[in-house]
This record gives sequence, C-alpha cells and structure tokens, in this order.
Amino acid sequence: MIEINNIHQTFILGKKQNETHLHVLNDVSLSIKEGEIVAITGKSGSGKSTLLNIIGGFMKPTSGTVHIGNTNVTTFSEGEFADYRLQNIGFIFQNFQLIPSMTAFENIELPLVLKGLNEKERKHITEQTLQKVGLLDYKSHYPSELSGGQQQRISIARTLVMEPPIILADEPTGSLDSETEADILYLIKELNQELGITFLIITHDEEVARVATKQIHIHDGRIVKEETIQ
Ligand SMILES: Nc1ncnc2c1ncn2[C@@H]1O[C@H](COP(=O)(O)OP(=O)(O)OP(=O)(O)O)[C@@H](O)[C@H]1O
Repeated sequence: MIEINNIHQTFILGKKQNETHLHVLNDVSLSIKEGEIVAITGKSGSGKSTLLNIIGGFMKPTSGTVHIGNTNVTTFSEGEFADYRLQNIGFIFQNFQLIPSMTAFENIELPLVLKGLNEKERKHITEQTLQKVGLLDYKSHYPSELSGGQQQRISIARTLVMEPPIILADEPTGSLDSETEADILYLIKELNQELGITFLIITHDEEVARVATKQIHIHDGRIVKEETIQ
C-alpha cells in the first residue's frame, strides 16, 4: 500500500560558503501493507517526524520516492498533495489540534463542511462517529471541558469522518497518562480491525509499539531494525 524507496533527506544549514549538510534520512526503504499498524521508534532527532512529513506530503525528500497504491506521490505539487491528503490520509497529533472555540461536534463536523456536505448528512455522520469513539454524550463540550483522552478521541473522530484508508499519527498518546493511553491504543486497534485502516505511528513508547503489527526502529536516519509481529 505504501512503498518507500531509497529516501534521503539532507538539510542545508548556515550561510552560503559556510554551509553544513545535515543528513537526516539515509537510504530509507520500507514497505507497508494495507491493514498494518506500523510503529516507528527511535530516539529524539533520529528522523521519525521527517519521514512522516515526507509520507504525508509536507516535505519533499532530497531523493527517493514514496508510492501510495500505484501513485508516486513524491511528484505531486503542494496543491496536488493537499487534495490527495484530504481524500486519502488522516492525521492524529500529540496535542490534538482541536479548535478551542468549537464544540466537540463542530470540530468533528468541520472537514465535512469543507467537503461541502449538507447539514443533514453532516449531522448524521458526525453523530455516528461520536458514537463510534464513545463520546456522543459530550458533543456539546468544548475541548477545554474534555480530558486529554477525550480530546484525542475527538481528534480521531475528526479524522475518521473523511474515511481515510491511512492514518499517520505523531506521538498520539504522548501527552496522556498510561490508563488513558491504553484506551486510545485499544481504539486504534479497533479501528484497524473493524475498518481496515492502516496506521503509521511515531512513538517513543514501548506500549504503543506493542499494538503494532510491524515495528521499525530508526537510528541516525537509518532503519536498523524491522520486525513483523504475528
Ligand atoms: N526543516 C528542517 N531544517 C533543518 N533541520 C531539520 C529540519 N527538520 C528537522 N531537522 C533536523 O533533523 C533531525 C531529525 O528531526 P526529526 O524531527 O525528524 O526527529 P525525530 O526523530 O522526530 O525527533 P523527536 O522524537 O524529538 O520528535 C533533527 O536533528 C532536526 O533538528
């Protein structure tokens, strides 16, 4: 489903004549099958977010390709990638990125407004999704009136309404306590099994890596370990 071939990423730092080259990803190749939960681990600065940013189209690699299905997404312009992302890739962030002035319902509904669905369709999908993440009773709450775990559920619901086949998650449980983390991991596993969503999760955390069907370990911009879990 996702084929990453020989990705190199080099950042040029400093002024001309005096520049240094920072090689952040070195020849990274990786194959992700539909329905996998892939955990990418590695210490701070090892290149995990850079890899996720390349797959999500927020950054162009210095060289190498990313194919999603049969599409070579590395050839996309920024605008083409934005359209492609909307239809194909969901995102979950460590800090939830909910809009504070909107209720849980309105946050989840927002992508459907942008998609142009009418009010009745939006209400139906939003309430169904609130139900799926177990928060229908909290639909009128603002993010500040929700716990961290509840906010992460709302942010997952906001992604789910677009029915993405792939979700990229950057430390999705990084700001949660261990009990709430376990709940969110259970939800991720459920969505993976029930809806077949492929997850790519960056994490520092061994617990997160435990729900994965594949673990990738990056060290200094190289994949040093790849393990498929049965
Ligand atoms: N746009 C950029 N310009 C220059 N250097 C960058 C840029 N983005 C990232 N880097 C550098 O690339 C290296 C890898 O960063 P990256 O964010 O991918 O690491 P990470 O493994 O995700 O770390 P963390 O776990 O702390 O988030 C770091 O040394 C970082 O400073």
